[in-house]
Amino acid sequence: MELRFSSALTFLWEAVTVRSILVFLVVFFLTADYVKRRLPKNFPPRPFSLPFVGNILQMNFTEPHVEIQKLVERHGNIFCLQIGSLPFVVISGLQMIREALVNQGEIFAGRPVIPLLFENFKDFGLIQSNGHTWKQHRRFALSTLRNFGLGKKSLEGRIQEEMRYFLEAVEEQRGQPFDPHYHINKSVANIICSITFGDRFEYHDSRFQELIRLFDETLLLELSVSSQLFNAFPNIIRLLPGSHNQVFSNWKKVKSFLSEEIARHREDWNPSEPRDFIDAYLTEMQKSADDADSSFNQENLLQSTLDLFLAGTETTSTTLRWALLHMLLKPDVQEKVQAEIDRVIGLSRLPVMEDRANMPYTNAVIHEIQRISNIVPLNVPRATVCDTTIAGFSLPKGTPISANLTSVLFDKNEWETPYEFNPEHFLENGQFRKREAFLPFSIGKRVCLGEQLAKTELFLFFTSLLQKFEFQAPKNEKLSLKARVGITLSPFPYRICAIPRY
Ligand code: HEM
Repeated sequence: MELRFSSALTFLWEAVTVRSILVFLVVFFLTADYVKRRLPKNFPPRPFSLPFVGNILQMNFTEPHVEIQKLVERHGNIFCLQIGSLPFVVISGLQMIREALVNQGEIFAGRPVIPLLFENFKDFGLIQSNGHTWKQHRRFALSTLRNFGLGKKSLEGRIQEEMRYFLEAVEEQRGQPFDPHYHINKSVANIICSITFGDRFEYHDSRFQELIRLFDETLLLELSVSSQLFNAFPNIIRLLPGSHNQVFSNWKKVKSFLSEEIARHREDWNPSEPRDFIDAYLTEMQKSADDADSSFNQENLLQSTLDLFLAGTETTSTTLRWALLHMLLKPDVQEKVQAEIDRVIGLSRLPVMEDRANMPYTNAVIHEIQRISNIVPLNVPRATVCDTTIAGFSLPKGTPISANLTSVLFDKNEWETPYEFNPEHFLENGQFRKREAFLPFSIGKRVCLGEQLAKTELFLFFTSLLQKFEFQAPKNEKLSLKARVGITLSPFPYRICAIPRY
């Protein structure tokens, strides 16, 4: 009897102990999480968020920008979203975004550490770098792109050269249905190849095809649930299987491809005759070899080259895919663009940039495609580089910021029909009209570095395609304007028929 009593006591003690330890651990972790996620004084308000995960579960991963618009309606133009341990401040509306990115341009010019990006790219290069490295590299890249009489070809010449190959490839489809995705990707990527490597690749080159595939796959995987969880809990998710691991191995392969190209350049580099971006960079490295402050080095060269691909291929190519989709859905708009092309350019020569000034309708259509496609809906994340205040709220140095471009591109106070494709948004008395709320390239110190290049590409590709072909949807195929969420908002795969016009 005594024995039974004592073993019951032991059992009870053990049970209580295990339970107390568990209770202690839960209380400990909840308190630690509460302390970690406690917002600084006078910080923008945060909607109700759960312990550990914050607002992640409230975000709809298939359409985060739509979910954020709903939050803007409820919480106003500035609030905070807890993504795991990162408190992101979301700013919306033209005025607030201008106040932050332009009026306080220097202060909002930082980039935060996003674990998935940091794991792959550290803070090298153009997109993820900060401070001195970013300033040096941005200045260098802008002037190198601007003076692009590098080698013997001008930038426009490089794009026109690519256009000829691209139009040929489209013609080879002989009016039969095809998915334009890879054709567009390859020719847009080839323009970056021409700028960075000095030459284009043949479309059937297997190394080139693999490079394009890697970019395409990785940019979609970067917004997968597993990658987002990695951003929220890097130390735990790193140990688990999931598509974030594929992201790491893909970027490794891309870097090794670029390293080989850089090594090849070093072999026959002639500083007095730079052929491309890599040559110009090698010259810059040599010039600043004795400058202890210089950030021109091998890591930054590799990453800047990768960044030009990363930022310059997917964006333009996605916009062009949206452009063709809208033309299939709006044959009347396509016809009006073609009438303007026939009147201003004719059929006997390729379009040139000078034509744009005489083509207000086509220019308006391209702007409207960019507005409604909203391909970078929440901008590339920014961070404050020192303590500041905005709209009466205090933001400490290093606060991650998301400028909600969607809120401006679809603002009903700025656009007559925000959710309708309407080129009239950019026209006044038949002339092209600039709009302040047209922000697909963002604004401020970190505004898209390739804006001019992108605008040149979009105009030349779009007009050359519509000059030569009439685009029709294949019979009985349904087209959808629903967006696929990756690093950009892109259309779901669709097919087109390109019927030669002459
Ligand atoms: C339709 C095409 C494009 C769109 C919509 C677009 C949009 C953007 C946006 C929204 C940003 C973030 C700006 C910010 O942080 O506020 C950005 C940054 C950037 N873009 Fe583009 N972009 C396009 C094409 C290009 C092209 C062709 C290049 C190639 C040179 C390029 C290079 C860059 C770079 C290097 C950055 C980072 C700039 C920095 O951090 O200082 N982009 N772009």
